[in-house]
Amino acid sequence: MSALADFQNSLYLQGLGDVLPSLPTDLTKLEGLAEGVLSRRAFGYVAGAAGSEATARANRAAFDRWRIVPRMLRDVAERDLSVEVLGTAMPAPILLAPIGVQSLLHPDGERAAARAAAAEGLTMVLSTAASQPMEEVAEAGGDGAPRWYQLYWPKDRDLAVSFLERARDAGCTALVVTLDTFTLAWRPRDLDAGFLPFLRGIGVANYFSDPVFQKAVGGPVTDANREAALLHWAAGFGDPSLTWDDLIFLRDHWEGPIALKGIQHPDDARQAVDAGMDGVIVSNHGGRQVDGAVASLDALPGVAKAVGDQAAVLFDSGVRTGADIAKALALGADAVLVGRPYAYGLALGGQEGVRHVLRCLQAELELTLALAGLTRPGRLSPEILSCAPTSR
Ligand SMILES: Cc1cc2nc3c(=O)[nH]c(=O)nc-3n(C[C@H](O)[C@H](O)[C@H](O)COP(=O)(O)O)c2cc1C
Ligand SMILES: CCCCCCC(=O)C(=O)O
Repeated sequence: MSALADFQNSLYLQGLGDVLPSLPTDLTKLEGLAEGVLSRRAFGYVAGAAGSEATARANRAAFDRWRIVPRMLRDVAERDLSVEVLGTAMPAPILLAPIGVQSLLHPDGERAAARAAAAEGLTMVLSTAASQPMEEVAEAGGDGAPRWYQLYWPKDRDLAVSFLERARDAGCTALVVTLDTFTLAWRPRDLDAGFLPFLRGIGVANYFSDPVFQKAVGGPVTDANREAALLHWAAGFGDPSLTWDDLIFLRDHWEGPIALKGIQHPDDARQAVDAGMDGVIVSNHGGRQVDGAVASLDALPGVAKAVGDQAAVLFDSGVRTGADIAKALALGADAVLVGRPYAYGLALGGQEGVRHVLRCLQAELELTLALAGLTRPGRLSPEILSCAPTSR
């Protein structure tokens, strides 16, 4: 029996002794519970999305339009979820999406998420906008834990190079470059609450700890230059003038694989491949950037077709269940990134809350595959899906 089936059995066995899981195994319930333990501002920042939040809703609705058509009598006794993506061996095709400002959710912040990811052997993507410096997050995960680095490409090229060198030294083996957030979108929940974590010093740890940033603000950040440092951060966070031609700069300063996050159009995916990128991440940032943007799952098949086998295709935005992961893999993803569910796990239970989320997703994916007649994620294809009628 696999370790994941063991996890399912352990829940039933604990139930015999009236020991029930402290968090629900239906992860869609986490958001409502997290609302109960977070401040209104913190919850609004995490759960919120751009504009009317239509794209955030569309991300979920798109999953519901696809239905799995299980096949029988296919010998699914031996199952294996492992994959290799961008040179990283993964026990399951699931990564922790880069999520900044995690100390909003729990005092242990990113360090707790890193420990949970390491315990499961899953890859965490460390955010530039973390509330703890990347070196501390990497240390919490431990030597040998798989980790990638997500870059918010700042205006100051020297700062970008410094981030990349620090990420390499912290053991990050692949680079994720987020393209869809060179500036914050119109986010009404945060605007109405007058709340931006960064201006309150949450999510700027990688900047404040950086020698290039410190030089620019006249030395280490103290009470005396803190306001100036925050203004400097705000002025240089993103560079809206970047074009495809700038990607060569990243190639020159990062030796490992590079994936572009925020790809939604097949032509952009082709351009990424033509620019020598190793992967694309189909994502609309969990609906947090362009309100009215295409649901991420609806963008996936076109991007996967455009890329073919020339680069890795990863996916995020809206993943909440193992069945969602199976659908994304069937529609062309090599692996998925999970965002808010683990953030809510962190809010509700710290490191163990994140681990609960990761174990549930892996176990549910494995069971979904097996009960659908499949033993490995690589065997998933669109033939396992049917598109549900819209009026139900
Ligand atoms: C609170 C929060 C912070 C985020 N921070 C980052 C970040 O620092 N870098 C990044 O590339 N994406 C960031 N994202 C987007 C996620 O990486 C991911 O694209 C998104 O959460 C996926 O959608 P989901 O939450 O529906 O799973 C953030 C998302 C949330 C909810
Ligand atoms: C100034 C923009 C910072 C955004 C960093 C966090 C993030 O990606 C988010 O969605 O929130």
